[in-house]
Amino acid sequence: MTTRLPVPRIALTPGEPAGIGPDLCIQLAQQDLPCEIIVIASPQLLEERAGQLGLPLQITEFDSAMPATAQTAGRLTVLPVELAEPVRCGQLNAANSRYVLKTITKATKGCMDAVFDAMVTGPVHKGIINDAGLPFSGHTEFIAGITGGHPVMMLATPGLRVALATTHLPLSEVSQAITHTRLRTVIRILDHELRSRFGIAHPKILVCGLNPHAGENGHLGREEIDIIEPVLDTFRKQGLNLHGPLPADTLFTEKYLATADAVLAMYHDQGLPVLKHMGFGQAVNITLGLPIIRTSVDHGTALDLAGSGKADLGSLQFALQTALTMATQ
Ligand SMILES: NC(=O)C1=CN([C@@H]2O[C@H](COP(=O)(O)OP(=O)(O)OC[C@H]3O[C@@H](n4cnc5c(N)ncnc54)[C@H](O)[C@@H]3O)[C@@H](O)[C@H]2O)C=CC1
Ligand SMILES: NCC(=O)COP(=O)(O)O
Repeated sequence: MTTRLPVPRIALTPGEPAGIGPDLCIQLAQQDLPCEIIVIASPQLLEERAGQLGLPLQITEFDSAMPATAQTAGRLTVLPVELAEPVRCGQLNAANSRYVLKTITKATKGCMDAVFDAMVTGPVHKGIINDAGLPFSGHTEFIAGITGGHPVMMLATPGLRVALATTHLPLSEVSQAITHTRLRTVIRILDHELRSRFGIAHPKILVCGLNPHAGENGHLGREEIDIIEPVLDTFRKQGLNLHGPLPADTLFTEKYLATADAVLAMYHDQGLPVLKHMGFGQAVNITLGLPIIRTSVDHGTALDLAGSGKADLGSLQFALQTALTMATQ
């Protein structure tokens, strides 16, 4: 006799209601999937957007007492959250910012309470949330504020994983933020999760310097000598397979990347442009260091495409697949 495994239940937040997040959820709902998707959003918003896109959508309200059933094409299970004001495609409205944070909070708490096996997030507009007077720098930090843990942002596309030592910081604050403590924490989490979540027995991690040419022996900055090198040395003595600090411009070449399992970049725009150049639309953003599974798309709100039917589903599909793999391994 065979026992059927339970169907994974994945929470999906569409993010900014005026962006392409709702479109992507509706496009995703046109497929049969091997998991249950619970979209946490306004049902009215989803119905209106489905109408604009000319796609069929039958909504059922989420009931956590019911067993999870696999997603079937044209249907969507929704955990309702009410918008403050009606949405116009492409037009940001700070009145709906609390709604956005509420959807992410519900997904996060649902994962903490084991109602959901993982959460996948659509893109939010950080600026409009701040315009509403709400402190927010990104899902990564916001979710960790609820769950605890030190979040480590890692984006992955076939052939490249890039993790970040710092996340959403003005460039002028990055140097100050590269401390022994932070680097130790980030490297420990990255190494541990490459092993535990991605099945890599002895991950080889390439670590970028902060400065041009990794500081050119101290002539172009001292963070490599004073901070990065000592932290790497300590971990190497413990057996971690760390290389660097390497100049970021040479590290991101085939010779170095061919045998690497991940790159640790010091800041957002040191690592992510390379990854997006290589795999935009086929990449996933994974938050390591949390007690829950959270993945996300590699793109932003694309306000210019909301309601047009031109949004590419690739990254959301990859984010969902990654969350499923992580939840079922
Ligand atoms: N996961 C998240 O919540 C993320 C949110 N953002 C936010 O998005 C907002 C806008 O950021 P931008 O830099 O303009 O980046 P963006 O990714 O929204 O747009 C950049 C370009 O890519 C296109 N594009 C994006 N996603 C697409 C898709 N799925 N299919 C086809 N074309 C697509 C857009 O039309 C635009 O031309 C910002 O407020 C930023 O904070 C940015 C990245 C990730
Ligand atoms: N560039 C990635 C990004 O900004 C996504 O951030 P988050 O909202 O996932 O923290």
